Amino acid sequence: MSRACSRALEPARNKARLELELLSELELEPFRASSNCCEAHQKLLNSPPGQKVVGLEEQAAFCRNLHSPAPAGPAMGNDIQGHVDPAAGGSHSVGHRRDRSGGGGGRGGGGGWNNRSGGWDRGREREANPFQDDVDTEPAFGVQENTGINFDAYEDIPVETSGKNVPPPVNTFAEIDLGEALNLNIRRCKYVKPTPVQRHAIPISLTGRDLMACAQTGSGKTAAFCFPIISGIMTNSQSGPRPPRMPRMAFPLALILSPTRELYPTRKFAYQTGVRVVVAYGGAPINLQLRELERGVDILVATPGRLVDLLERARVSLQMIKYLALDEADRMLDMGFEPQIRRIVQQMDMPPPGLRQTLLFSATFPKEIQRLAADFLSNYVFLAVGRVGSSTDLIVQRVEYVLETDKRSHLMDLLHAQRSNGVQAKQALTLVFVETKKGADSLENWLCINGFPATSIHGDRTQQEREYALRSFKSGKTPILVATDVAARGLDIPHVAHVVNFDLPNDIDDYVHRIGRTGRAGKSGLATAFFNENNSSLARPLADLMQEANQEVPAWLSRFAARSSYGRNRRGGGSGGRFGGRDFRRDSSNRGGGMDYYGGGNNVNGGYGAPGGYGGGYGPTVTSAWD
Ligand SMILES: Nc1ncnc2c1ncn2[C@@H]1O[C@H](COP(=O)(O)OP(=O)(O)OP(=O)(O)O)[C@@H](O)[C@H]1O
Repeated sequence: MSRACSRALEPARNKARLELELLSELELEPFRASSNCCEAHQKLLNSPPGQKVVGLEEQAAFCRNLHSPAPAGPAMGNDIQGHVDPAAGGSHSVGHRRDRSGGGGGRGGGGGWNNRSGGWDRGREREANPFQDDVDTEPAFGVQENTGINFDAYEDIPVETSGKNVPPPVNTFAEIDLGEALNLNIRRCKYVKPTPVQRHAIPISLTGRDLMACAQTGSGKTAAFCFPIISGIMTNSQSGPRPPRMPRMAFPLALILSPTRELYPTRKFAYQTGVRVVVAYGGAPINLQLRELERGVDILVATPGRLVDLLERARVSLQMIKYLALDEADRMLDMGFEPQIRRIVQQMDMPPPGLRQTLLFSATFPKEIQRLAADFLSNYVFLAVGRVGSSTDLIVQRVEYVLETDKRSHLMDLLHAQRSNGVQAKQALTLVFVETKKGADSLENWLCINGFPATSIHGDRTQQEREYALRSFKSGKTPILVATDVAARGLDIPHVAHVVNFDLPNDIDDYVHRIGRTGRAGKSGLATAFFNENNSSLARPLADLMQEANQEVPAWLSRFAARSSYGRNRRGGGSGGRFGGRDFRRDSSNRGGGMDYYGGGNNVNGGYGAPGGYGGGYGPTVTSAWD
């Protein structure tokens, strides 16, 4: 075999090596020993440079599909092969107390709060430690340090609230009584100080107020709605009516709806608080989730499609719901999800606004969606929080004019440059967004063949394949992840240094969420977009967005922007637009109800002066990529 041929095989060997390493990391040794197809990996790896290895790669790929998935995700606590997944938290520890001290007996004695039928045997189950699985964190109870958030910038963060009698923000977690067990988890997470959205949202939520909150990507919104819910359940667990006795029906107290399946942190936050979290999402076996539910549930975290399925099977009742949170709320209420959400929230047995607390969070909140969302809220506070570091300049945004036909070679140039600059070090990860699933597969293969270990994630991948890909990416084994929009929201992967929009999305809000996969928690990041004539409709909102974020707008993009009509991607308000949005109730056209409807605004830090922001022109939009 020629040297060139042998060189050509190198990517395949590299891939096999990576897969083997990952398999062993995931402790799938027993499978490997007994599986012929896994031997393909080994043979491929061991094959001498001149030897023909045709077929082995395919076999190895087959093996990967068969055995790869790490039992890492939620609801996989005790998987069908009997693996116990430390991250899954499918079980609960013995003898929790639901009070604020964190230990001792549970509500309703031996059974779970919502499981009077006795399926949840706390005496036999141990709560898995979700902190063990953290690739990126030090062992629990280590010396506290922040995770890179620029605390000095906190004072400058522009914050705006509106609504009646808005509770004041706090500066520290110590100022809020969240309960000992939850405080311990906050320390385990190494959160030293609340982020700006947490400073404002947590005290508002703790007073029981409904909240519509808009804060930038990576700014800590998940904890902002999870902490008050967990704390509320810990505090009030003994009071209130008991759920009816209905065998096999779960009665959660809190429902967190999210469009993405990456829903891990809630379990971490609830660890050893006695609050039981069950995660249910499409793409994973429903039977496991049903079993989990039968053991009892306080907080149900679900994707809408899977929840509708559970409701239709009469395995979940929403009649005890005290807290409803919508993560990525704008996405949840857009045309793809809205009917499902309305069905869940308005047409089942969930208590109406006023009798439950509703918390809506997103990084983008177009006015049309705010208007829809108002149906779900009662006397709510609107909160808009700017980016940690006072502007989006934590993410350096670059737009390059690249013809369709040149995209691959351009990407290759970028990656080579990154590599020679040392950016492709173990933990500097690159996320490449493409438009189609086929495009994702093909780019992944092309990158691998060209010596850049890559993996991919898109809507045709099973949940297990997605988890495998994410683990491989997160661990740095394949430091390039090619993804469709399924990875645009909610994914919290530290060390994503570079987001490349190989194909730009059609909607500017999707762009915002995509680039928000870097520059998280106060870290800096780089976002590069490949722009050409096909993206003309995005020129104007993109140029506006970059300007808002103090980014350099190339002259050619400004020219495109000037040419393009102000269409559906327009960010309303013209000048002075900003991240974080603006309460639609403050627009004069919405003041029909006078000051009863609009409770007045409060520009906390004076950072927002001009009108504008997200708003006008939220176009027809995407359906769920997940369910
Ligand atoms: N108080 C805090 N101190 C330090 N790190 C924090 C704090 N709160 C959250 N983080 C970390 O910041 C990162 C981003 O948080 P999170 O995923 O909640 O952001 P988000 O606002 O929901 O982003 P997105 O809109 O993209 O989903 C996470 O890694 C989280 O652990």
